Amino acid sequence: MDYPGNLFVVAAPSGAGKSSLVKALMELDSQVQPSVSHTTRAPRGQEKHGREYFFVSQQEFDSMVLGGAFVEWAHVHGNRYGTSKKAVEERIASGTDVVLEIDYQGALQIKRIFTNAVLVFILPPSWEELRSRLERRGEDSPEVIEMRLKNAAEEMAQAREFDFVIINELFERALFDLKAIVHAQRLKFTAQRRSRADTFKALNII
Ligand SMILES: Nc1nc2c(ncn2[C@@H]2O[C@H](COP(=O)(O)OP(=O)(O)O)[C@@H](O)[C@H]2O)c(=O)[nH]1
Ligand SMILES: Nc1ncnc2c1ncn2[C@@H]1O[C@H](COP(=O)(O)OP(=O)(O)O)[C@@H](O)[C@H]1O
Repeated sequence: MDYPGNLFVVAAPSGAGKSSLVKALMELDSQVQPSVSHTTRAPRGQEKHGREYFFVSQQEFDSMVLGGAFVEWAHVHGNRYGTSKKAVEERIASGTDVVLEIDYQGALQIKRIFTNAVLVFILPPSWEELRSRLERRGEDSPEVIEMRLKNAAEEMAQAREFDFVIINELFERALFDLKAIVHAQRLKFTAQRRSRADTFKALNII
């Protein structure tokens, strides 16, 4: 189905920089809104319920799954994460662009449902840099960091399934690339047709 709003999906191994890039994109672009996922993971230091995630219990997550509240959900690094239908459908149907920051399993589920979704995979420049970003972030225990690095190989092997790949070496360069993808999608004939419909009509092309 073709919605007036665009759907962008950004995935990456833990520590590659997807949250930082999406946050920076959002600060520059008021037309795109993030979707806040539900997770059974515990909050990190500065994280707030309803801002980074809705932090829910296993039982709450189970009842959302049973109630069909998720458009996609997956097990990632020992926890469950899901995107609620509410967070996506109403907004893209009303013409807002939405960005999902989810793992590759969720991204591939989304592409099957929203065939026009644009899938972007963020890669780190090297394994050494990925490890050092996770360590510098200082939010996860050494065991959690090891598990995330171990999972990163399998996650990165999925990059070829995505529409675009950005290597996040220099932050500003990677942000420029992400902005370019968003901009190009908006210029597609089908996407955001509403905002340009008057011109198309005046030119007699729709
Ligand atoms: N499938 C799915 N994955 C999600 C969702 N929300 C977050 N994730 C992914 O779960 C993984 C772990 O996220 P998080 O614990 O915040 O750690 P981070 O990757 O280091 O930021 C990341 O790959 C996220 O993109 C969601 O709603 N669905
Ligand atoms: N291009 C970059 N160069 C150096 N450090 C970066 C870059 N991009 C992100 N970082 C840092 O790396 C760490 C992990 O980034 P984050 O956005 O939390 O990753 P993710 O959301 O993919 O787990 C953070 O401390 C962030 O400030």
